[in-house]
Amino acid sequence: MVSTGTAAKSTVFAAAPAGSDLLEVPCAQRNGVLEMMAMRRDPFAFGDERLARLGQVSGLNALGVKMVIAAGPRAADEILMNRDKAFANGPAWSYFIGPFFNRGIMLLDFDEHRHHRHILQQAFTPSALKGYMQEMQPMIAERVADLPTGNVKMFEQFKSLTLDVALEVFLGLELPKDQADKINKAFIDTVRAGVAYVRKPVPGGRWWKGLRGRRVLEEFFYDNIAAKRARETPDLFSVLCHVEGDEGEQFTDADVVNHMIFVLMAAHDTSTITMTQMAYRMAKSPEWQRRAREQSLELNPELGYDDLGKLSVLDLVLKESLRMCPPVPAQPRMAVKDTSVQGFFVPKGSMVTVPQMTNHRDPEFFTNPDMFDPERFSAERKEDKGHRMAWTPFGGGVHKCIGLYFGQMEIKTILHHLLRNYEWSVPEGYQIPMDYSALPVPKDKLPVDLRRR
Ligand code: HEM
Repeated sequence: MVSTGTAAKSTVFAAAPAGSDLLEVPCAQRNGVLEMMAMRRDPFAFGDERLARLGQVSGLNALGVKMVIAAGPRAADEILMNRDKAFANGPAWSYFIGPFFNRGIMLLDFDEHRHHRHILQQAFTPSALKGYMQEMQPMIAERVADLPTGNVKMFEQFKSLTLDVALEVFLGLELPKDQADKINKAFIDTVRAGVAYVRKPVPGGRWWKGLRGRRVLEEFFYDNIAAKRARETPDLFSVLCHVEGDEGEQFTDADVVNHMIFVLMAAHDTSTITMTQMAYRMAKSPEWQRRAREQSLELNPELGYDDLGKLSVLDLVLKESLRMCPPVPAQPRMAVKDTSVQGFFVPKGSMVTVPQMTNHRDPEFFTNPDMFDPERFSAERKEDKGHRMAWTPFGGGVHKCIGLYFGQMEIKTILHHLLRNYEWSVPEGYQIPMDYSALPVPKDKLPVDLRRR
């Protein structure tokens, strides 16, 4: 077997089949649980240290999981494009979020995934997006105009705003505050449960709260489904109740509930995290805030669907923020047969991870990767185009984010209103303290000084 030059500092993940010329994945000698904790504490340092010590493809064994971390866009291409169907989403994502996001589209695979995605796609066509934009525009304008000023925790504001947008645009329901709060809490609990260390329903623990949250959400959607089936309205919930496949087949009630719970989750935190990062970066770099505001002021307060393309400065800031802090920091897959990645043997049953956070800082594609430099996405530099998997905040392959246009539309609309009406700043030298234990969120909720213009 060919071994890697790092053998002295590592063990081997799995022996490659006799007679094959596949490499063996080097594995850290340190206890896998400690490795996993280090990864959550500081994924940047963890990724750098692994790359330096073990190379681009390395393994770890922790909590009964055998995981291969395959860095670099070439490995991402092999895994996400999945040409020989060696990698599955369901068994990998289920490990983290299975009981809470059961049968969400991202957890389906192969033919079944294709079938559901084909139907779901109809809820994200340009004409559907235009409809959602019309629905959300007035409420975003109103909500942004009502923001408090002074010391404001932007993460909290964005989170509650995106939840309200989601409830209106996806559910078409105006919920009383106590019910909206209940749904919000149920979401937070379901999302947080996925990264619980204790993966058993111990009362009061994260896992237990996640299961309770899922029950609250299911009950809520089942209670409303009959009314949605009875009448067509322009929201996602209604669209899912009425869309048909090529043979006229419809989603069952259970499909609708599972997809709604998943899509709401997928839309909510990802957009909140992105806006928080954009607000942070524009507070630290007032010149970018000024340039983005200038473009927003040239447009009408009410942003039209066709105006989105005119916010080119905001677009650069969005792309760079997604590069520096991808809201979904890694994409796990399960090897469903013996396979290989970049010439390394990967046995059936291994979890294989594409670490976007590490890939987005690859100096082969991004100059000074730790520097906030939105111009790297300009037409002249196009650093993201060096490889089709160099910049993948929305993933790649058949599971690529179905809401990427919706998400960008919502984010740009909210920031357009924010830029037109406010200025904001953070104290000199402020660095956002991040918690990477689940999705990357600021521990301090990003307090800024928000002033009306
Ligand atoms: C900036 C915001 C967003 C980011 C960064 C993001 C990121 C991602 C990523 C990385 C994946 C792929 C995961 C994988 O392959 O394992 C994904 C999938 C998905 N996203 Fe997003 N997302 C965002 C917003 C949204 C929004 C707004 C929606 C819904 C309106 C949405 C719905 C979905 C769905 C349904 C999937 C699963 C698709 C499939 O498996 O076929 N996302 N997202």
